[in-house]
Amino acid sequence: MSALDVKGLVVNRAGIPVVRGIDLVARAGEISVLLGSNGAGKTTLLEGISGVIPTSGGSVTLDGANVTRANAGFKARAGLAHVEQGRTVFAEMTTEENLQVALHPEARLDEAYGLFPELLQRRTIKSGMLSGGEQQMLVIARALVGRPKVIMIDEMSAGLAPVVVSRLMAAVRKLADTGVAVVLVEQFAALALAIGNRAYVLRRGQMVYEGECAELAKDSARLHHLYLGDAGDAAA
Ligand SMILES: Nc1ncnc2c1ncn2[C@@H]1O[C@H](COP(=O)(O)OP(=O)(O)OP(=O)(O)O)[C@@H](O)[C@H]1O
Repeated sequence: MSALDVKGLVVNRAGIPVVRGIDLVARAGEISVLLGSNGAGKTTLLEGISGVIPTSGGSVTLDGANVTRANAGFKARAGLAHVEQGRTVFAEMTTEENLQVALHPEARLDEAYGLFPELLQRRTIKSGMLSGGEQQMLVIARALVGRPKVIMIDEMSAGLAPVVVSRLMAAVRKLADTGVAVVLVEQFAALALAIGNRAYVLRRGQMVYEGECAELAKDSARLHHLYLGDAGDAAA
């Protein structure tokens, strides 16, 4: 059984379908990588799955339970964590206070510090003073200490230096290896495919590829075509 099973999902914005007929699974211990060009609908899809915006069709099943109609708070408590774009830390609180806010009764702060030792060194610092990379680590760690079954991470690499991005990619792999199911929306396709298991490519609101990350990583021409469609062929 998949930790997350999305079937035929439709999500509208301003009454217009932005993503349509989406199937996606995330399994415990695996990373499902979701790729696609700007405006393809990746963020909209994650927001529909987590309940930030309502869905207009299809189903979302979390650990075997149909949560399609549940609100975002219910889904979060049921084990679906959504790390949204923008690294929203509680800026006036310390790193550790940010983690304590989300701490599940059975989880320990050591789990966060084990994944990101950088945060242990910064534990007493106001999180608004952290670097962009450290803030990204903090929002992922904050999701982790909530003991989720699934973590969806949206564009964690945006605006970060390559060395920091590589550090985050390694941590996300380690996170999945603990048994969490990860959905990773990422602009750096090659890096994401290198750590991922299942790959998905969204184009103009529809899924145009589902397969193994290792297969897609080997075929950059295909990836290019999947991103851009016929327009990509014309431009090539
Ligand atoms: N609040 C909104 N109201 C109306 N349309 C929106 C809204 N947010 C996004 N859209 C539109 O929905 C489509 C998909 O946007 P979305 O942000 O989901 O794509 P994305 O794949 O995440 O892109 P990016 O990589 O640029 O973040 C775009 O055409 C966008 O203009």
